[in-house]
Amino acid sequence: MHVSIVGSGYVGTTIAACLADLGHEVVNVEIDPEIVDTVNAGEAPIHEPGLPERIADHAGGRLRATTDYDAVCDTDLTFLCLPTPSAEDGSLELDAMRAGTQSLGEALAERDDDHLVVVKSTVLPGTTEEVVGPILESASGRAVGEGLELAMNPEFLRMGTAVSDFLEPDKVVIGATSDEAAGTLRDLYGPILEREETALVETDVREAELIKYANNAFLAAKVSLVNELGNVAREYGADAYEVLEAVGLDDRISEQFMRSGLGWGGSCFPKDVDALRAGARKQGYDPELLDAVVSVNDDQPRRLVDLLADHVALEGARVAVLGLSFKPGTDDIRKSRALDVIDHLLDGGATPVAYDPVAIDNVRETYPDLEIEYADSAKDALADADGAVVATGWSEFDDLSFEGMARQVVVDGRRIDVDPDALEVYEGLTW
Ligand SMILES: NC(=O)C1=CN([C@@H]2O[C@H](COP(=O)(O)OP(=O)(O)OC[C@H]3O[C@@H](n4cnc5c(N)ncnc54)[C@H](O)[C@@H]3O)[C@@H](O)[C@H]2O)C=CC1
Ligand SMILES: O=C(O)[C@H]1O[C@H](OP(=O)(O)OP(=O)(O)OC[C@H]2O[C@@H](n3ccc(=O)[nH]c3=O)[C@H](O)[C@@H]2O)[C@H](O)[C@@H](O)[C@@H]1O
Repeated sequence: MHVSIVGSGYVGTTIAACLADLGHEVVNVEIDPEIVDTVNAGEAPIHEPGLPERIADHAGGRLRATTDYDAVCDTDLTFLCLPTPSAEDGSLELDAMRAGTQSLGEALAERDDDHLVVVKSTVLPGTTEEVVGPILESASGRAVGEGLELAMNPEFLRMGTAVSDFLEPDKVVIGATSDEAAGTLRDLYGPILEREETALVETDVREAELIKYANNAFLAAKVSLVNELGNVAREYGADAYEVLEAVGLDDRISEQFMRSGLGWGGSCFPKDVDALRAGARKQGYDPELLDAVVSVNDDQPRRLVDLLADHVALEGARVAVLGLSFKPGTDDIRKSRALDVIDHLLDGGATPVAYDPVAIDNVRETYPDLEIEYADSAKDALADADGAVVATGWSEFDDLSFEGMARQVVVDGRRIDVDPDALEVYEGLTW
C-alpha cells in the first residue's frame, strides 16, 4: 500500500520505518526540514532501538520524507501523527492537529481517488469526527463518507521499545466510520494481525479515542497505587517489592507496572491523564480518583529529597543525581521525575551533580540556566558527594561502587541492585 504519515516524531518515524519494513511504500510529511533531511539521509531523528537500521535499510527506497503535503496525493491513506500537548490548564491543545489537518485537506482537494485519513494521535472522544472531519471537509471540498474516509487508530507503543511494540502489539484498535476504512487498516496491518498474540478490536471512533486514554490512565493509576502502597509499606517497615511481587501473582492484577518509587513521567502519562481530567470536568464529571493519581505522583520527588535530608544537611551539600531521563532506555527528559528531584535539592540549597548515560545534552539544551553540575560517569558524580539519589533505574547503576563519596548516603527512588550493608546509609523510597 502507499502510505503517507503526517508528523515524523517518535510515533510517525517509528511507524513509517516499520510499515516500510512490512513492504509498504511510505512517505513522511514533516514541517521540520532537519528531520526530513535526517530521514532521507538514512538516519534516525530520534534515539530508539531498532530504528536506525530500519531507516538505513529503507530510506531512498520504500521510505522517504518531505515537507511538501502534495506527497499525500500519491498515497491511499494518511496517518496523522501530530503532537497533542497539554494547554496551560492541562486541557488538550489541538493547534497542531488543526494546522496539519488543514494542510492535509488542502492537498487532498487535488486528489479525486478514494482516500483514508487515520488519526493516530491521542485525542479525546469527539475530536476525530467533530474537529478533524469538518476541517478536512472544508479544506478539501470533499465529503467524509463519499470517497474520503475517516478512522481513529490509537497507538500503544512505549519509548525505548517502540519498534517491537509496534510490530508485536497486544492489540490493534480500529475505530472506523465505515467498513471500507476498517478493511483498509486490516489489510495494512496484515502481518501484525496474523500474529496469534495480537488482538483486533474494531469499534466506533469515540470508543477508540477513549480506549487510549483509559489505557494510559489505568497504567498511571496502577503506578500511583503501587507508590501509595509502597509509602505505607515503608511506614510499617515492610518491603513493598516483596509485597507487590506476591500481589502480582494474582492474574487479575498482573506482575507488570509494579515498580514503586519516584513515579511516572514522560511525554504521555502526564499530558494524557491531565487531558482526561480536564475533559471529564468539561463534561460535568469530577474525576476525584484521577486527581489523586496525579497528586500521589507529584509528591514522590519531595518525599525522596526529604528522606535524604533526614541524613544529610542539604544546604551546601554536593548531591549526586543518578539518572535524568524519565525512564531507562531513552534520552527523553519530558516531565522526568529527576528534574523535580533536582528542583527540590536546589530549593534546599544543595548542589546537584547529575549523571545520565544519554540524557545530559537534552537537559543542558532544554534548561541552559539550571544551576547544576554534570558528570561524565556515575563514578565522577559520586566523587566527594555528601549523598546520592537514584532518579532513573538505568541498569548500569546496578552493583555500582559508591567508593569516593564523602559520605556513603544513598537514597534510592528506583530500587537498583545495591548491597545496603556496604553503605553508611541506604534508604529505599518505598521499601
Ligand atoms: N511518544 C510516544 O511514545 C507516543 C505518543 N503517542 C501520541 O502520538 C502523537 C504524536 O506523539 P509524538 O510522536 O511523541 O510527538 P512528537 O512531538 O515526537 O512528533 C510530532 C511531529 O509532528 C511535527 N509537526 C508538527 N506540526 C506539524 C504539521 N502541521 N505538519 C507536519 N508535521 C508537523 C513535529 O515537527 C514533530 O516532528 C501524540 O498525540 C502522542 O500523545 C501515542 C503513543 C505513544
Ligand atoms: O501514550 C504513550 O505515549 C505511551 O505511554 C506509555 O509509554 P512510555 O511513556 O513510553 O513509558 P512507560 O514504560 O509506560 O513508563 C511511563 C512512566 O512510568 C514509570 N513506571 C513504569 C512502570 C512501573 O512499574 N513503575 C514506574 O514508575 C516509568 O519510570 C516512566 O516514568 C505507555 O506505556 C504506552 O503504552 C503508551 O503508548
